[in-house]
Amino acid sequence: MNNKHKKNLTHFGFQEVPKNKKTLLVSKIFHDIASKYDLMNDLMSFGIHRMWKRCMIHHSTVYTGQKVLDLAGGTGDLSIKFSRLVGNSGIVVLVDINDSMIDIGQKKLRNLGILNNVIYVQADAEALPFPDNTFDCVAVSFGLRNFTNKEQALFSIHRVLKSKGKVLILDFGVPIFKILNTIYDLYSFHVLPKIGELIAQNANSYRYLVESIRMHPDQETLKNMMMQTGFNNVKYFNMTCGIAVLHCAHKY
Ligand SMILES: C[S@@+](CC[C@H](N)C(=O)[O-])C[C@H]1O[C@@H](n2cnc3c(N)ncnc32)[C@H](O)[C@@H]1O
Repeated sequence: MNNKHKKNLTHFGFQEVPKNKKTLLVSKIFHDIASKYDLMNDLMSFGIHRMWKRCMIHHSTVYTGQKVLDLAGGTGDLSIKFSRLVGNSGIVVLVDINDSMIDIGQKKLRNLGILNNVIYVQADAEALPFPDNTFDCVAVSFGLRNFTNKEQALFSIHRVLKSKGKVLILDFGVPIFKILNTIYDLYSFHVLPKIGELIAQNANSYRYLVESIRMHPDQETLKNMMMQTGFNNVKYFNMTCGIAVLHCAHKY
């Protein structure tokens, strides 16, 4: 395969696909699993994703009156929590590329009585439709690994953050103990697709999710990518022995 052709490819799980097809393929995955997404999250992580998200919210230090972007916000778990923190004088913008995920999120928030301070925008993280310096905080939970061009998305986040604003990225990492890696691999490649088949009648989508975790940059690589984008004070916190990682940084 020549270099020019290789340059136009990116990974979609363990497959290589043309860069201009990945966003559509990812979108299809989330259309297919949207209705079971919340249930599957609880089952697959034994509910631990809730603790990881709580920890992310704690690190955000978001307060009343602020503007927050919940990027790749999906079914709105973070938006629920941010809406309570920013209150009626603040605003949360949930952005996702996938309308099925947004619909489910919007219904969930409405059922909780959250009507006034969350807005929903269907857009691509790599080309955010907001002016420069708009948000006090941008949070991305379990979204970054699905983006086609992560560097582009990081630049886009940097652009829309206000000066002194904070970015938080929660995603899967590389477990810090080798033995844990082996157990985690067995669980991910053999058990998760079976749960996906049983509950969501969709083993392939869950196979993609597992593969995309393995293709995601490790803790240090993502930290370097964020520094290269121009973020300052980049730190990360391993959670559950590095199965999940929270990266935090500022724009100065
Ligand atoms: C694993 S879900 C995470 C949802 C939510 N943030 C959470 O933590 O539960 C990933 C989300 O990223 C969205 N997504 C994927 N690629 C995107 C892109 N390029 N721009 C915006 N959202 C994207 C998907 O539609 C999906 O809703």
